[in-house]
This record gives sequence, structure tokens and C-alpha cells, in this order.
Amino acid sequence: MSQNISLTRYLVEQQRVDGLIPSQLRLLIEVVARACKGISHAVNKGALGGVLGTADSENVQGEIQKKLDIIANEVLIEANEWGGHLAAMASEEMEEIHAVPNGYPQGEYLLLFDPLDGSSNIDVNVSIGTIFSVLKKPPSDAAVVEQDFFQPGKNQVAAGYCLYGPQTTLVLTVGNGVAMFTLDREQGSFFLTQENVQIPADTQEFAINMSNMRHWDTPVKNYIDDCLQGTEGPRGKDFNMRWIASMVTDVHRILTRGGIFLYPWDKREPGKPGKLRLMYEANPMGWLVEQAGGAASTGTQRILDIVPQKLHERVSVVLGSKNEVEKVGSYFSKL
Ligand SMILES: O=P(O)(O)OC[C@H]1O[C@](O)(COP(=O)(O)O)[C@@H](O)[C@@H]1O
Ligand SMILES: [Mg+2]
Ligand SMILES: [Mg+2]
Repeated sequence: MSQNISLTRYLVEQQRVDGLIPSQLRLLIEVVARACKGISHAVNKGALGGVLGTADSENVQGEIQKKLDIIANEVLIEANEWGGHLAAMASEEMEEIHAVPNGYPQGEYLLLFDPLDGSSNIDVNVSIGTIFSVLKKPPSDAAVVEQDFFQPGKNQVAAGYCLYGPQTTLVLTVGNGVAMFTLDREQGSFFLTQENVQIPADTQEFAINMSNMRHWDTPVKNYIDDCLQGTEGPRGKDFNMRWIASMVTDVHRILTRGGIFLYPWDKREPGKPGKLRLMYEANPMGWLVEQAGGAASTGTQRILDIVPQKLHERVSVVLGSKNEVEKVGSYFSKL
């Protein structure tokens, strides 16, 4: 670990020394990081910058948008549109894909993002973040279409998030482990602060919204029941619980000290496979977690193997410490 390796230098080394990423991808990641820096400044200003509160609009998911959802989305689009590395973008906040307009420099990558994750925490000054995922546009001379995005998460070529908390932290994988960078506000750059992040295989800490307990499916209910029995129950150990309601922050804790995160399917809206979005949340987080030695599943299937059927597809999510994710899977196979 070194305090003086900037994100730029790290990426150049990944490109030149290790041959892991092409220059176009390196530049794309730098543009995303620059956009996140801009969002971080807006978050920091809070009420002084007029960024708190609700906008008078709904997104494609039927959710009321916060001002910062819209601002973050615009910052990411504006920064990346001119970058020259992209064919198109897709966002949790936009109904349709956003192709790079004709006349702008065109590239071969597809960028997907949740511009502002943890929207319900914006106004209460709790950590939030931006999650992103990069795919390659399938080879074809035809104009980019929505179906080009329908690739399983295992096809991702880069994924990460930027956490706007007490520190602004960028967490990245290009398929070579997970690295963390902290924003130095005085210098205006991200610096490497942790490499080769590893999630412990075992844990005694779970994250789930317990208020949904009565709506859960039997395997999830049985798993949590057993955890709650602590040393006297079948797990033979006490469990702690955390729920921040910003997936980005819950995942950051898991990458830092282990744990398991669950947002499972439940009976409130049985037709929906889950609350979280496959391509903007589950895939990038799932890949980061796997790259750090953890696991990510729906309870019955590896998330990164799912072939999306639609842009805003939702999914049930169980991710974190490997042995614990497998344990949850065993409750599903008992059915
Ligand atoms: O309020 P709930 O149901 O506990 O949901 C919290 C979850 O919803 C999310 O906020 C969804 O993300 P958005 O804020 O991007 O819509 C996750 O970050 C979080 O884990
Ligand atoms: Mg989100
Ligand atoms: Mg969001």
C-alpha cells in the first residue's frame, strides 16, 4: 500500500506493466472517477449547494427522484458523453439507453450506473454512493441498441463504486482483485489506500431490512431465525446486525471487515424478483465481492451468470463472506 500512487498511475501500471486494460478503458475509468469527484463536491455542499430534497419527478422504477439522483445522473452523462470511449450509457434513472450522439467521438464500451445509491439517506447526511459497471459493446457495425447491454455480469470489464461518506472512497476492479482509493481533497486526486482487498470467508454479522421479515420466503426466514438464536441455536455463535439502507455502504463494510448482505425476493410484490437492480447494483457489487474472495448469489444461482432479459431487471441479492453465502444457499436447497 502506498499513499502516493494516484488512480492515474495505478491505471497506467495496470495498462502498461500488467497489460490488463486497454488505454480506452483506462481513460473511461478516469472520466468516471472525475465525475464522481464532482458528485462528491455536490454532496459535500449539501443544503448550501441546494442539492437536498425531492425533485418533482419519478424515475422509470416509479420512485420519487431526489434532486441529487438527477444531478448525479447529469454529471455522469455530461462527463462521459465527450470522453470518446463509449458507445452508450444506461442508468437506473433513465428509461432508455443513452447512445453517444452522432458527431461525438464514439468508443466501444457500454457504461451502466446507479448514479446515486442510498437515495433515502441523502437528506439525513448518511453515506451514499455511485455504482458503475462497464461492458464491451458486442462487435457489430450497427448502431448500439438496448439488447447490447443484455450481457451477464461475468462479461464486465470494469466495475466499482464511489462512496461519499466521512471520506470519499473509490473502489475498483478490472478483474485483477479489488483496489481502494481515497480522495485527497487538497490535491484533488484519488490515491491508492488499499490493494488486494480480501473478505474473510466467515462472519458473524448480517445486513438485512428486518422490517420485511413477515414478507420473506421460508429459507430466508429460517436462516435469520437460526442466526438470531446465537450461541444457543444451530449456528452456535452470536450474530451482530447492521442495515444502513445504502447498499454501497453496506457492501463497503463487507469489503472492509466481512459480513453478509441480503435483499431477497419477498411477498410484497411477488411478481418482482427483488428490489435491487441487476445491472446497476447487483452485477458490479457481485463482481467486486467475488474479486475480493467473497460470493454473490440470488440464494439459488450465481448473480454473474444471469443473462438479463430487460434493462431495469431486478434480482434477489445475497452477497458477502463466502461460507455464509453458501450457508444461505443450503437453506434454499433444503426446500
Ligand atoms: O429502504 P429499504 O427497503 O431498506 O432499501 C434499501 C436499499 O435500497 C437502495 O437504497 C436502493 O438504491 P437506490 O437508492 O439507488 O434506489 C439500496 O441502496 C439499499 O440497500
Ligand atoms: Mg441503488
Ligand atoms: Mg439510485
